[in-house]
Amino acid sequence: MDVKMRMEELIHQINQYNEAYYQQNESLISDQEFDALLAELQKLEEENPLFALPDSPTQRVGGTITKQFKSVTHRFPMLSLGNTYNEQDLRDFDERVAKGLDGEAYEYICELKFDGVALSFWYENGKLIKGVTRGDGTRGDDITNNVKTIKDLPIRLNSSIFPREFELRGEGYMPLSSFGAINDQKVSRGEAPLANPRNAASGTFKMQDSAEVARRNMACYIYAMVGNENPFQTHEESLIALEKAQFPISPTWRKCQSISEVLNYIHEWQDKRNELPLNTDGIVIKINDYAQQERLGFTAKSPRWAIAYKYPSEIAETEIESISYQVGRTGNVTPVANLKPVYLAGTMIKRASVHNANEMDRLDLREKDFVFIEKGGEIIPKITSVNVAKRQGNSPKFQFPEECPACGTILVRQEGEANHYCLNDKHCPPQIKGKIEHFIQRKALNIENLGVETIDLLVEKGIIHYIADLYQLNEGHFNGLEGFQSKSINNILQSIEKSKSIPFRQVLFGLGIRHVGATIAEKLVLQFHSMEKLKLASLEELIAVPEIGERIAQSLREYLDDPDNIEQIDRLREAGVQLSEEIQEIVLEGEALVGKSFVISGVFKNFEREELKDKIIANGGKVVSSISSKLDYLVAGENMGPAKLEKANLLSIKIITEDEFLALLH
Ligand SMILES: NC(=O)c1ccc[n+]([C@@H]2O[C@H](COP(=O)([O-])OP(=O)(O)OC[C@H]3O[C@@H](n4cnc5c(N)ncnc54)[C@H](O)[C@@H]3O)[C@@H](O)[C@H]2O)c1
Ligand SMILES: [Zn+2]
Repeated sequence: MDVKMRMEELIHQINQYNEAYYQQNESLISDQEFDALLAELQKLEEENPLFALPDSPTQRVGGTITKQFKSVTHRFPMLSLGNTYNEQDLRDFDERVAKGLDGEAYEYICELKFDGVALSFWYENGKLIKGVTRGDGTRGDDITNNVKTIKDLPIRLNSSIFPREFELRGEGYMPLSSFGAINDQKVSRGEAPLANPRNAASGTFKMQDSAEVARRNMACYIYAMVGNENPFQTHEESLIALEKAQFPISPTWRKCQSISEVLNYIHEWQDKRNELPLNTDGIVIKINDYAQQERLGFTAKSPRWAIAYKYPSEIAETEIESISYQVGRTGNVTPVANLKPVYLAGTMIKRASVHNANEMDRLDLREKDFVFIEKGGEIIPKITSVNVAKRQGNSPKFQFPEECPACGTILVRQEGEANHYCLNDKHCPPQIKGKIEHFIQRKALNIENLGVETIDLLVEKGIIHYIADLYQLNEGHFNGLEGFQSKSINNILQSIEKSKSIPFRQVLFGLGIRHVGATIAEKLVLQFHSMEKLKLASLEELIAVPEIGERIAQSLREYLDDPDNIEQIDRLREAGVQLSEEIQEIVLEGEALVGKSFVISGVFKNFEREELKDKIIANGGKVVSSISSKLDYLVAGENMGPAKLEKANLLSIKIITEDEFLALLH
């Protein structure tokens, strides 16, 4: 795959995970997998700065503000932390620090990395006046009322050493005891349990009802003080003073004189951290001296004077009860192990994915085996190995079925493929449903208001079968179906109508042709522009398209040579769905701005902000959202924010007017 495409794909994936994580409080993959994707993107951007997008997830904090709360602009941005899972990176970090400080002596403070949500606490005249979430790092949600339910957090200070105005940063969390109690209650009421304490904390702090937040016994640990008149010289001094003033400071921190002392700390806490009253996912290493912190500075997203080390994911052992086989949209059959429930990293696990027959063979899974499972995603973990020592005698091996568990068709495994497939794609119920679900998703035809249950129902009743059937739906089809008011029917029909203007590339992706993902669909449209031309493309012509290999080309040809598929495509055309589109690759207007980065602020005479952005990109430049020492230019319009101006001046960034910007182009 070409680098640019891989970068786009990564950005797309990461954005989706971020959205689920920060907006829905849901983890679709493990943090470790997520961090690996982000690290890959970061590396590619460093190697290919021309392709690096201004709003890349490597350049900004992942969260957002919500509409439910008043938003507050942070006086000091709330950043993220660089992280790593390996010790060598810590040694490299240490070397960078040593270099950055020109051989001056330095100390570290190690703390545990508490797994909750970042909060900012504003104090004025000895009183807590605000509690704010991190949000997008620049602005957060004002959740003062919820923050005030934290019992350990002093609302009034009786100490005179703190300045009139200051801010504390800390982690709000749900103690494991509250998490357990809430879940016991939920389960006994037949409700779904909360997935894990982190996501629960993030959801709870954003509740509208503070009384409910109070019932959940939330807690916090303070881990930093910020402000213009910080009376302390070091982080250590601030921790000691805050503790004296009754702030909740975890007693687990330690001062370390060298990176090897840091590594000792990491090893010591590896297991011991499981005895703490909250989840932790690693440790944070910070330079102790504030003046040195300042000299090391920040990147767009995180401080250069701190780094997080994250412990690799946790493992649990349990017994297999059975294996179920699930049929996917393309007919692929996936084995899923049903497990004796076990607690793993704060979640009760009942099922684990085994991926495919190869994986079953590799694990040599036998009935009643004890297996080790690891958190892949928060949703479904994976089996990593079998505890062979516990195997009894010669228990029978699990056999991959020969027939489709849904429709009974003999399964096929093509050469070079790991998966078994049910080829009865037109009549196997899970495939029919899966194809329609794929077609309506946001990245495809974006048909809102039509949920999975509705599709299941419509398919089961024989009302729809092919995707094109959606465009024949009318109110009458819902007659006699339970739970549909005319308003909801109307909404469904309207979003189906709206999908007729979705561009062809999304339609092509929505058809669900095997191996044709969103990016490949776009490449195809770029080359062929319409379904008519695509239909005429030979295998060789398809393979000639960048990124399209033999496997994809063959799968396309197979799909397009099937008269049934062509009939459905014709029906889509008749319904008015887009089957052609003119798109062109971005062509640079000029190269005057190559390698230069810009922040845009304020209002402009000649441009809308978006136009200015486009202009910069069209001339090879990069637009970033926040000011760092690496920034080349701040383009200042009317009414630009004073905070930005101040920061740019502080970092001696070149500030240019709109006219000066235009002059750069020539
Ligand atoms: N699984 C997913 O789908 C998914 C999606 C998005 C993000 N994530 C995870 O979220 C994290 C990214 O979020 P992030 O930007 O908040 O970075 P981060 O959580 O790795 O690090 C920054 C945060 O650490 C917290 N922290 C805890 N203890 C601290 C201490 N002692 N000192 C200072 N800070 C401390 C603070 O809240 C701070 O905001 C990554 O670890 C990533 O794995 C996962
Ligand atoms: Zn089948």
